[in-house]
Amino acid sequence: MKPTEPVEGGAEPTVDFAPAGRPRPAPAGPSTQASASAFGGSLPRVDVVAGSGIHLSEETRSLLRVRLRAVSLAMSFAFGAFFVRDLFLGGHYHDLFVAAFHAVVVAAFIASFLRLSGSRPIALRRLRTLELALFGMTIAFFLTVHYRLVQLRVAEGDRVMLIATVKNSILFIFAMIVLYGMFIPNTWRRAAAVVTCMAAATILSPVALRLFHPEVFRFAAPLLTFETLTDNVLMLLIGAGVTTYAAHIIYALRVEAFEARQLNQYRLTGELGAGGMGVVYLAEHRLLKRPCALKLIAPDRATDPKAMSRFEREVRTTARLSHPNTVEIYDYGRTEDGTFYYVMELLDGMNLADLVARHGPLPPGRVVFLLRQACGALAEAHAAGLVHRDLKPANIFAARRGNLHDFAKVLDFGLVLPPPEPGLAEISREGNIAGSPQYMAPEQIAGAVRPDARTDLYGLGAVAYFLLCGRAPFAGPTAMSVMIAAARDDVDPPSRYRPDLPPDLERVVLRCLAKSPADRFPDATTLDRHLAACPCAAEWDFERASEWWRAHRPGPETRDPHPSAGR
Ligand SMILES: Nc1ncnc2c1ncn2[C@@H]1O[C@H](COP(=O)(O)OP(=O)(O)OP(=O)(O)O)[C@@H](O)[C@H]1O
Repeated sequence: MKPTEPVEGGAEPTVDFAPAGRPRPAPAGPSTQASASAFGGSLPRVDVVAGSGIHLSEETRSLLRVRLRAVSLAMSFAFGAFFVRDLFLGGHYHDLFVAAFHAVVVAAFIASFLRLSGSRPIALRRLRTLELALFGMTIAFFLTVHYRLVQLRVAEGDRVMLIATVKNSILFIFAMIVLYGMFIPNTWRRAAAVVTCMAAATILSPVALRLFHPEVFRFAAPLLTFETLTDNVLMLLIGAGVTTYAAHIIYALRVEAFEARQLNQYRLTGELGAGGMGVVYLAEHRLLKRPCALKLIAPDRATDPKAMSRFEREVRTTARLSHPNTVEIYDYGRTEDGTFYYVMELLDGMNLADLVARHGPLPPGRVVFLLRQACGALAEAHAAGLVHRDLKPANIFAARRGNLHDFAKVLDFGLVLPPPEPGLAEISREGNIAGSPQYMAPEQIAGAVRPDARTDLYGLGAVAYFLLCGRAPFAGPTAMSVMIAAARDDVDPPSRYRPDLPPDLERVVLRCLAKSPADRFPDATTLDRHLAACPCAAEWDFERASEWWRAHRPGPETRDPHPSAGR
């Protein structure tokens, strides 16, 4: 069946009307499109949740700073000790240039230590530059000393000391390569690039010698046998290789520890979609290996600690709901930086917004079938004193459960931020209104009374309207105009957009959409009874649903479980 009007308002996220002048922060999370193995696609790996607080690069920045500080301190002492020895106790200084270079190296390490000990923040890029400068300078110094000493040994005609000098230099460079790999947090690629440069500079130094000092090269030539050359080259290359591998292991462990700290025992493996409150990820419990959906509340939605603790309470209450048509909450918690998340069962299927967006308005019997199941979920929640407050097509899933299709699952129970306060209803202290305007009951919009079970029945009526007509009951160019229309205007009868709509079902829908809660059904069970009494209720069941899904389920290669996600 095709929509008689363009489909609109289906996947409207919960909106946050910030007061004028206060820009609405961008939703958290990477913008990658959803995909999930449960739906047949290949998964992007989500290493770190953007927007969930400290990012890995942020952690790398502080770690690098600490490590560079430690390296600077250690090197200040090491180079300082050699400097004092050579200057005052009779060491290797044979020319002023090396002495001056040595002094510069010591001074640079001391300056670097002092700068890194300060409290001023330093960007990661600057730290990386400093890292390369310090290690580059050290290697350059070693090579300079090596070069001068080789010249000296040649002048003295001392081949034994020449061999010792070369071995000494190689040992120093080898130590620098290992020090770099162990101390500097790096990906293996970056570690490989830097240590290869260090090794290559040393390996290629005989070439430079041959080009610029052929007489020195001639003197050393008898020593440059295949064996001595391969000894030195292999030693440096093996050092570089082992260091790269060690850097890789250290990095992998760091990432794992970071992820574990971020989301405790959950590993994020893909993104399912983003809504007004945050991002829903495909996740896996590290030990149980059970796939699940993890919703991370956007930090900008969770700044009020009072609202958050009430929200947490509601998640706890929701977790106790056991109706099969309510999405099961497995767990909840906070990331290391305090960002709230909860974990729920992973649903296979499509939310109703996507279903209509993709396949057009639904047959009346199917609408009744889905709504009746939602009524069951609502009845249990209402009896427990929970009001959903944000019923909309995107929050009801037509899921597959075992071999049952069109198994309705109600999502996000009572999880609207901020929750109601007497006299404030859905309007927060900062002047924000939380909710989805096209599905908000007039009393929610007015904020005059505390939403109750009948508020949810209005929401369910608005969802029914959307499922039947492919459009929400009230439309408008802005969210505010939609809310004004919902509070003030009479709704167009759905039969205007859906002429074949059975009148009894239309009456039920319009009664749900009554402006005054008193004119609606008193509770979800009564609504369910009225829906069951519609003759079209007999036109859809699980068997029909299975046939429909078999015919309409896209192939794995084209499957996109949430076409509205990321819209
Ligand atoms: N348990 C789940 N299993 C599979 N997909 C889910 C699950 N929960 C949510 N999704 C999907 O993730 C996407 C984002 O969900 P979310 O609830 O954040 O969006 P929303 O309902 O549009 O926004 P809001 O936060 O405003 O209610 C949607 O496409 C939704 O269908």
